[in-house]
Amino acid sequence: MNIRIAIQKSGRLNEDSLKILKEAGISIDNGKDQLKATARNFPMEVFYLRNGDIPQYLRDGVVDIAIIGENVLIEKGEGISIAEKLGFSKCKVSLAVPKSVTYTSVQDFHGKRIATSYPNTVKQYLDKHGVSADLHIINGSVEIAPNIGLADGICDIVSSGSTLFKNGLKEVEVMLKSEAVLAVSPKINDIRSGLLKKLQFRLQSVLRARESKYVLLNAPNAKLEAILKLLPGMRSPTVLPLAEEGWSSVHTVIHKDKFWEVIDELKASGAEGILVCPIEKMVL
Ligand SMILES: Nc1ncnc2c1ncn2[C@@H]1O[C@H](COP(=O)(O)OP(=O)(O)OP(=O)(O)O)[C@@H](O)[C@H]1O
Ligand SMILES: O=P(O)(O)OC[C@H]1O[C@H](OP(=O)(O)OP(=O)(O)O)[C@H](O)[C@@H]1O
Ligand SMILES: [Mg+2]
Repeated sequence: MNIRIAIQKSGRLNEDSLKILKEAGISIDNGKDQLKATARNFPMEVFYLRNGDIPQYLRDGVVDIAIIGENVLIEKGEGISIAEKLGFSKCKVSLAVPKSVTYTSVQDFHGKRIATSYPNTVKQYLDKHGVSADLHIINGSVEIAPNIGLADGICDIVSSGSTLFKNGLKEVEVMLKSEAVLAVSPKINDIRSGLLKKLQFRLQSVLRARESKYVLLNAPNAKLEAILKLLPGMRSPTVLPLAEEGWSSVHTVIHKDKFWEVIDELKASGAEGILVCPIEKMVL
C-alpha cells in the first residue's frame, strides 16, 4: 500500500516541496504536465494539485497527506491536523490600508470594504474584535483593489512587503504567521499512518540538519578549555590531537545562527583554521 501525498502543482511551494522529499531520500520522476507520479524508492504516490484545492482532498481522504501553506489550512482546513512544520515559504497574512490613511486600530475597519482571498480568516479576526466589515472576495492581485476603488483595505499574504509597497499600501495588522506544513487527512488508515511515521522521521533529520553546521577548528591546548566553553555541541565536542605538539582539532555540531554569534569570540580565544560544513542528515 502506498501513502498518497499532495503537493502544489506549480507555484511557490512546488520546488521546495520536491526538494525536501528528495533530501528525505525519496526520488520522484517529475515529468512536465504530469499530475500523478510514483516514488521510485518509497511506497508513495504523488498528486500535483492546486494548493487551494488540497484541504478538500485531505478531508475526503482522496490523499493521505499534503505539503501545504498553513495559512490555507487556517482558512479552509477544518479537521485537518499538522504533523510537521517544514520551515519554508514563511509569510504572514495581514490587513493593509493605503499609506495615506491614518490608522489607529482594527476598529477602523468597521463598515469598510476589505478585498481578500481569505474571507474566513478575516471574518474570524474581525469577529474576535467585534468589527463588522464588507468582505469582497477576489482570487488574486488583491493589492490592487484599493487603487481601483474596489475596497478600502485588503487582507493578503505579506512576505518581503514589496507588493504592498509597490501598491502604496501599509501593513496595519498581522493576523497570522504561516509556513509550509505537512498536513494529514482525518481519514488516513493505520498502514498509511505507519508510512507517515517513517516519512516524518526522515523529514525531521533533514530539518534538523538544515538548522545545523559541522564546525572544525584548530586550537592550542592551553586555550582549549575556553574554546570548548563557547561551543555547545550535540553531546560534547570531539577533541583530537594534531600532528603538531601542543595543538588539538575540535569538531562539533552547532546551530547555524549560533555560529555567527560565537565566531569572533572563538578567534579571540585562539581558534584557527575554522571550517564550517553543511550537514546532510542529522539523526538523533
Ligand atoms: N510571497 C510569499 N512568500 C512566502 N510564501 C508565500 C508567498 N506567497 C504565498 N506564499 C505561501 O505559498 C503558498 C502558495 O502560494 P502560491 O501563490 O504559489 O499559490 P496560490 O496561488 O495561493 O495557490 P494555488 O496552488 O491554489 O494556485 C501560499 O498559500 C502561502 O502559504
Ligand atoms: O510581500 P511580498 O514579498 O511582496 O509577497 C506577497 C505577495 O506574494 C503573493 O503573491 P504571488 O507572487 O504568489 O502572486 P499570486 O497573487 O499570483 O499568487 C501574495 O499574494 C502577495 O501578493
Ligand atoms: Mg500567490
